[in-house]
Amino acid sequence: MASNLTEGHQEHNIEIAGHINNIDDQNSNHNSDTTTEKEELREKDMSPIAGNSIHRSSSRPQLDLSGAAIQGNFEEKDPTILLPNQSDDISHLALDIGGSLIKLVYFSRHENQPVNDSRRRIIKARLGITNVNRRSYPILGGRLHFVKFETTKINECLDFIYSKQLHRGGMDSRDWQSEGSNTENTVIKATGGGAYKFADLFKERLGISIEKEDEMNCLVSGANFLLKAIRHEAFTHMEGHKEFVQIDSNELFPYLLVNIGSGVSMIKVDGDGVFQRVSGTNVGGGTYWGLGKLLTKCKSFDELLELSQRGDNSTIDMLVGDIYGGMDYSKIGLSASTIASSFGKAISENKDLEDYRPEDISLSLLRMISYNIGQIAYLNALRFGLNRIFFGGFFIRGHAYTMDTISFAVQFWSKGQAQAMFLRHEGFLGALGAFMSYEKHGLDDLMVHHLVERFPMGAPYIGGNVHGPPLGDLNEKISWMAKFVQKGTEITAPVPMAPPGTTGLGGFEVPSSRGDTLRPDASKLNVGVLHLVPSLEVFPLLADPKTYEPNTIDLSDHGELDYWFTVLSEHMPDLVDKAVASEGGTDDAKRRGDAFARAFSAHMARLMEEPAAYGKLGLANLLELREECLREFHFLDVYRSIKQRENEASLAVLQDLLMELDSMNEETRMLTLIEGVLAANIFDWGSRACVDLYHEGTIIEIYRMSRNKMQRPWRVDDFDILKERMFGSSEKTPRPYKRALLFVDNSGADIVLGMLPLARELLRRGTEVVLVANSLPALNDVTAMELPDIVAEAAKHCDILRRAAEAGGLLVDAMVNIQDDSPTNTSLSVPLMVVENGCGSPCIDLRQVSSELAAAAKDADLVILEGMGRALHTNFNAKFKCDALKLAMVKNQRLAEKLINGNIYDCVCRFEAAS
Ligand SMILES: CC(C)(COP(=O)(O)O)[C@@H](O)C(=O)NCCC(=O)O
Ligand SMILES: [Mn+2]
Repeated sequence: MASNLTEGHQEHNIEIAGHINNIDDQNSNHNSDTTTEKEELREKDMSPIAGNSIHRSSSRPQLDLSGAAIQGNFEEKDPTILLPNQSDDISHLALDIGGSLIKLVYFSRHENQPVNDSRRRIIKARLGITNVNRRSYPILGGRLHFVKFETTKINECLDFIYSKQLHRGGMDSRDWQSEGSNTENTVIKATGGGAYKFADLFKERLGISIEKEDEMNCLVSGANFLLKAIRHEAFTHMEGHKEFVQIDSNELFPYLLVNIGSGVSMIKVDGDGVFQRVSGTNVGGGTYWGLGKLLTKCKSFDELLELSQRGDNSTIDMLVGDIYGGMDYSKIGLSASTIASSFGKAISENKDLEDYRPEDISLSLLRMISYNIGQIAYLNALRFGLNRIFFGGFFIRGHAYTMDTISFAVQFWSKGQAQAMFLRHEGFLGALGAFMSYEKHGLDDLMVHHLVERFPMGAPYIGGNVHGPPLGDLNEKISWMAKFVQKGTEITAPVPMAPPGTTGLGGFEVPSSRGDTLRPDASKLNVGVLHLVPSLEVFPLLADPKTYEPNTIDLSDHGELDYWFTVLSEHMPDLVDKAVASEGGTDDAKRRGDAFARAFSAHMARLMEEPAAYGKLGLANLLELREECLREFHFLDVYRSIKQRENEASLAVLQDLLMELDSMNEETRMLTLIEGVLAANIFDWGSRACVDLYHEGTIIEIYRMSRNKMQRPWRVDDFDILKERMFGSSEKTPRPYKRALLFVDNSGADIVLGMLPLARELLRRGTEVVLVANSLPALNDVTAMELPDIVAEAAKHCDILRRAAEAGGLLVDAMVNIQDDSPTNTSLSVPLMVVENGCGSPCIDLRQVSSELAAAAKDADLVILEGMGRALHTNFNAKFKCDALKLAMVKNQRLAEKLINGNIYDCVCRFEAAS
């Protein structure tokens, strides 16, 4: 690491650095045991890579291992294996071709190349992580995309398939990359009537065969997959209020699936592949659209739906009040506003069709059909003793009013015993089911924690109108964003849907959300792109993963939402400046910066309108969305130079700090270390208040100021409990922790002067230390990739760190720079390791962590979470199977008030014994 510091090297005399009394042996040794380690690795990796080609049936997408060869270094634990005969994409396209819409689900492989990262290799060997789990999946990671087209525009669908070459990556095409290659043997799974009707067209235009899959089968397997694998899939919708329902996959069956397409099917589902179509009705989406078209002259389903938004059905429907002179018929529980007879008023009035407003007709129709479906569904649930009814199909289209009406019917007739639930991927059940019918791509084994949903701009749409930028191409995406701003049009966020407007009394009043809040295209999807990451796991030390909720701040509270949206909006100009500067300030970077700002603002506007649009919304999701948005526009590490500068400045004063610490007795040292962590957590480029502070002093000045403010008691102060656990009491001699997981936060002083000295103390006390850092950059958080270099640099000043880092295999690469080569017995030291957490956000969701972290957690008996993101915004209320220490400085006034009844810059030191 360079030593030409900007600020730190002039500032060595930090307050706590007094006399020089370095207890660390400065003589280092990097003669580590790497030879044995490599031998071990080689031995473990001797498992044969299946030699010859394996049979591929037309419906069995499998890896073609013929000609497989190890690429690169044979000594690596997980060398890249080249599969010359494997087409890049495995199973990847399925269709549901319905009467009105074509739904398409396709899979794309991750384009990311495996990173040749020695830290990863070493940690895997050390923690005994094999790739057995991952290799059992033909799909090693990729993305599921959801796209729809109007059936009348089937040619656009075919063009789309062609433009993305989806027809060539099919099951039997081995050489799809070569232009004009043969697609004759390619078989694509499809369901819905159109699979029969358009089979010839697919053959003619794309040269591919359609393999028809049973529609009911597909609906059921699609629904089962969604309900088991997607966390925020099912929700209730009552009086405009949407609430996600956590479905325990072990208690999923039986349920009633009501699929509302052109017609309606009602299916009793008892298990995977175990179902019965118990009922249906011919009065469905097609009826609404068909009658609506005749009666209103509307040109599209969405237009008709939009009309209903401004309608008043009481002009056309006969209400109970019309019959009872404005009164309720309370004896049988009917309010005056209840519909007695849909369209009933038209009989008694001497009016023609033209005399009725199309808006009112549309609403009346919508209510008639939705209510009828809800009622029949309930009667069938009653017939089979089912409490849960899931409604799917594209008729619903996330339309608040439709859902409210259905919910009301179910609620009303069941007297609250049965519950209507809706699905975010409502329209894709069949297509997903067809996709699942490709045996065996491992998808059906995926669990909730293997799937991460992302919402890139424009991703879910292509067909019909242009709703968003074309998928994938950054340049076109940027132009699209610019175009919308020029037109002064509101950008449609990627997964918009109808507004959350309440429908008033049980869905039987006039919709309160009027047309101006409904976007021009109401057929919005509520889905993003599903990333399949089979290596993600649930953090094993969570006391109760089922009840764990990462977010402390729930943004379904509108007051909170408003506040955090304002905060994040205020951050935007500075963030964009930094992002552009991080990419050299070029014109291209400026364009990308603008596009990022627009995209993130569009997401925020979308979420402001419908907070639950992307699933349950917490602050952590919003902060992650911002990072994802930056990555979408190729800003990979905005704070890179700031992080480097602060690391260098902090490393320059580390030695003084360590000497000062070493001069203290154990108990004072522990207190000073915790103070140090809290004080150094002030270096947070995500906090508005802190960034303002940085204009007022150098890193070291701020650090000093922060340290000076560390008077106890802190706002949350469990230090005495921690001290007792560490040092014991007169009755109890403590046993040192075996392994501590330190979830580290920011670069610079935070890691170097805060967490590393704490880690060193634990190591000194015989505890193995695992530093858990982000997999991807987020704000100024330190990443797992960056940490080994920082540790190596720190190890130059400290023998404890050096020996531990060597024992943990951390210095293998970095040791090259270390001058001192006197022998050290690494076996005497407990190891210091670095693992990645699987996240790229300032917060951490412990339901989805890296396999490295999960493996490291197995022997851990202490978890330390540091920083606002990891310990306050998320996990503040998390309970662990082992002891936990949550350390953070609160750098936001509102959060301080809300969470700890305190003030900005107050500190939290929360110790919780294993639960
Ligand atoms: C983004 C953060 C969670 C990062 O905090 P950290 O985890 O680094 O302590 C935090 O800076 C934050 O909540 N910022 C937004 C609020 C504000 O600007 O006050
Ligand atoms: Mn941080």
